[in-house]
Amino acid sequence: MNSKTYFLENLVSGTFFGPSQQVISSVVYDSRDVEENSAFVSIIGEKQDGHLYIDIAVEKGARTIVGTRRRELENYAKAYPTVSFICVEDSRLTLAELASIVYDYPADHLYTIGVTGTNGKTTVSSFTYSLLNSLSLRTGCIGTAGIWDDNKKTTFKQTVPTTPEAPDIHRVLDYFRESQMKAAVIESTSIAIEQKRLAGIHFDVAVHTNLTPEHLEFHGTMEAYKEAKLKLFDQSKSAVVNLDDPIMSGDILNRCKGSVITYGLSNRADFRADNIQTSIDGTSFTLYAFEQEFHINAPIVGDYNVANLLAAIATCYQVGFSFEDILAVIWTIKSPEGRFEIVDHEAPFQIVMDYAHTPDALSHVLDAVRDVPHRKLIVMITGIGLRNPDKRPLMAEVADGMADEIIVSVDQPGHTDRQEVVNDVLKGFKNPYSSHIHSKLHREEAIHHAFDLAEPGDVVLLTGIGFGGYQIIGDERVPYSELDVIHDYFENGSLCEQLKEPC
Ligand SMILES: CC(=O)N[C@H]1[C@@H](OP(=O)(O)OP(=O)(O)OC[C@H]2O[C@@H](n3ccc(=O)[nH]c3=O)[C@H](O)[C@@H]2O)O[C@H](CO)[C@@H](O)[C@@H]1O[C@H](C)C(=O)N[C@@H](C)C(=O)N[C@H](CCC(=O)O)C(=O)O
Ligand SMILES: Nc1ncnc2c1ncn2[C@@H]1O[C@H](COP(=O)(O)OP(=O)(O)OP(=O)(O)O)[C@@H](O)[C@H]1O
Repeated sequence: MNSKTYFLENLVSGTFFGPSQQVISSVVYDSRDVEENSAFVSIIGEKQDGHLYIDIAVEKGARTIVGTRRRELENYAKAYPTVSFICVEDSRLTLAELASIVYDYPADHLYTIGVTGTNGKTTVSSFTYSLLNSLSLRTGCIGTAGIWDDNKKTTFKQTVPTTPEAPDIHRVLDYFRESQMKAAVIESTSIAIEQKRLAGIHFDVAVHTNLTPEHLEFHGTMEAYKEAKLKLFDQSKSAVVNLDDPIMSGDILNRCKGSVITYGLSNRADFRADNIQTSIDGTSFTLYAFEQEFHINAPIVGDYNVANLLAAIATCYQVGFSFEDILAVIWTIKSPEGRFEIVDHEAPFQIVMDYAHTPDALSHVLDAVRDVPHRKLIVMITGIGLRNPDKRPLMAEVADGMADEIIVSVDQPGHTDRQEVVNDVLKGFKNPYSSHIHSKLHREEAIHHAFDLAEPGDVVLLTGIGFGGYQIIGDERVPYSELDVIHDYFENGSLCEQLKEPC
């Protein structure tokens, strides 16, 4: 981004104090990122109030300050007469508007695809990203699996788990545009939509996967959660909608003004899958698309991934590609790391890793893994320490009776006591004291315990947040690698052997 002088009143609406024009070099929401001539937007967060960092921002060189506390901003303007202060109604909205302007509207130069839904966003984004690139439309991707340009994961820092804050999104989109890319797939979470991180982006296609309870600690009710996701469709020219989702599909169909393609197993869907035959090596199915019939073989496992693939195919069709062209590149789709990932290891049993961390996701992956031929099925499930404790017992309810051995553990403990998390999960089992239910407070121990229980011919399914590169412990992001834990077992033996403790 180049520094430019702006007449502030032309940029955003609000009440202005101090000089009417300023040079702006970047737009930031964190005082620690301020550089000479940054515009600093003060946000009142969960823990802190950004207005408290205005002095620091000015000392570090910010010359434009945005906030919502009028009296404070007016007083600051008197103290810093060369700095401009803008009082706005909604700091987050202004953050997005400013970022888009200062980066010179990069989204308008790209074909933009927003993917939302409780489960499957990363997978649908990844499938769409691989298909579009294989179709020679140079495409980038932003989401939980990282920030990818058309051929590699970039080094852009991910400060938020899935959908970055607005300035970070526009910085990436600017890079995509500068690198001559033509499209961007953006995972669009309900929290991001509610926090207006995506405000001002007029999507070409908005894609919906499904809606089940999640993030209720943030949204309060399912209705509010759904409403947040629906807003994505208000800012999109066209839509791809899962007709099998009873909660949200009808609302999208009523609300979306542009072209809508429906998909799913339902007879009424424009893109429908039937005769699904799934195995550990891949899946075949019949695709019915607008009265035409195609036979598909794809490197995916599970019916839910067929739905994800239909969403990606329909999205490419909305972008303008023909069936023939799309279907010719189906074999190139890539699943994101840790989504039904089969570990390539010389273990006498099969190891599958899966990111299921919601009850609905867990239920789908359990259905899929049970179709894999096995002697015993051993499953690790987790409760998440951060946020919504209500979800913890639901993970056990879903897993109950679905596996021969179940190991309960903890993901992202944050400040929550690990034993409390495990106890909450255990409450969801009909009989938590059953001998086939085990608990381990640390993910590493749980994985090793699952392997200790496994014998030749068994399948071990490791679910939860094993990917992303870190676990949040206290306030720290502690580096974590699922594959390292697995390799450690086979190289050095079980943790209890290593620590010389009873298993
Ligand atoms: C719950 C939530 O929305 N958290 C976001 C929020 O943090 P917060 O409210 O705790 O911020 P805060 O610490 O109170 O600080 C308030 C403001 O003061 C600023 N500050 C703070 C300290 C300082 O020294 N200087 C300074 O300027 C902060 O940058 C912030 O702008 O504002 C921060 C930036 O302004 C975000 O980075 C942060 O996202 C955190 C990282 C997060 O984990 N968010 C999760 C809940 C999230 O957004 N998840 C969704 C969904 C995931 C999924 O479904 O897959 C996602 O899109 O990733
Ligand atoms: N269409 C789907 N319906 C239900 N469950 C799904 C679906 N797709 C994937 N899952 C399950 O959800 C898990 C997470 O998938 P994915 O990462 O694609 O979802 P997500 O919505 O992006 O979640 P996150 O943002 O947390 O990564 C998968 O590992 C799988 O267990």
